[in-house]
Amino acid sequence: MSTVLQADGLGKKYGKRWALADCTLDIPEGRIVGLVGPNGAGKTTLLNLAVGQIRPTAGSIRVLGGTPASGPEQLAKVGYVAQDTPTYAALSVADHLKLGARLNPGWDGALARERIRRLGLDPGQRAGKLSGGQRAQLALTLGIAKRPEALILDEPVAALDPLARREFLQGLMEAAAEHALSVVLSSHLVSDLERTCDYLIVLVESRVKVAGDVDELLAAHHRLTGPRRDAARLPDDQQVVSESHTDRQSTFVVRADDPIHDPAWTVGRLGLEDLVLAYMTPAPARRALEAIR
Ligand SMILES: Nc1ncnc2c1ncn2[C@@H]1O[C@H](COP(=O)(O)OP(=O)(O)OP(=O)(O)O)[C@@H](O)[C@H]1O
Repeated sequence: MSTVLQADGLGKKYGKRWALADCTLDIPEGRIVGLVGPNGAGKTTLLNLAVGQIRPTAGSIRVLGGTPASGPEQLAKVGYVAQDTPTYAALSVADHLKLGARLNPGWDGALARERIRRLGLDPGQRAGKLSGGQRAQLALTLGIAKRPEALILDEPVAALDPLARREFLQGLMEAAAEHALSVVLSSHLVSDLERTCDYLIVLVESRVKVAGDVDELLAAHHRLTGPRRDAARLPDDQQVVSESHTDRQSTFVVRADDPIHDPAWTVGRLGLEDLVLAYMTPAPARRALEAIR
């Protein structure tokens, strides 16, 4: 199967600090990939490595089989909407489309114009006078009309209100389906990704905590609630993701491929948000919480 993004031991260091470390990924093409993690987790670093804006300190990364930014062909295959959906404030919407046409060999002018018309954007309006949501839609239009095979977006909806977020993500999903695009988008809010993504990467403190097909991940994770028990007493095939305890009761989120039949546990399924939160909860905070209890 072809991969959109393949990383092997990938790392990026700034000074003495690893912004991204030991990152190994193998993401199939044709997916909408959600990259989620708290502020400073390393999301932008991973995306910048994927588009070749920065070079790895360790390991390797390939996007659609090629080295990021290795030449015009690779640049044409990958679209990038950077954080804060950058546009040129003094240029009009129409100027942006002209610029897109000049810079991108595969530019689809009809697609860009049609999308601008459908969005109700005035071609003569300067980008600096657009609302945040309109600017984000303009940046998405530029990314799609380039007709890339993969579109990478760094927190594209961070500044938008809930309605604009939904409209933006809806437009993105439609474009992905229509043009058989692979999409990778980052967010620190899992609620943004819940309806949009079918593949998930959770990045915390520079490391990939979990990555995989959303349905498979949801099927493989369970919440166990029952009489207090030490994590060390769980079977080896149940990988503890998070745990919390009261005097009498324990709650675990575990990853296990097989169904859990231990009658001591009430076994529940997790939603995507719970799953992400379980991976994001830092162990020291968990221990502190336990100490308070
Ligand atoms: N150019 C740089 N120089 C030094 N440190 C950097 C640089 N870029 C990023 N970092 C550091 O690397 C870490 C990861 O940053 P990154 O921007 O990748 O995180 P992020 O997950 O995208 O965060 P956010 O959600 O806040 O955008 C942070 O600690 C950040 O301070």
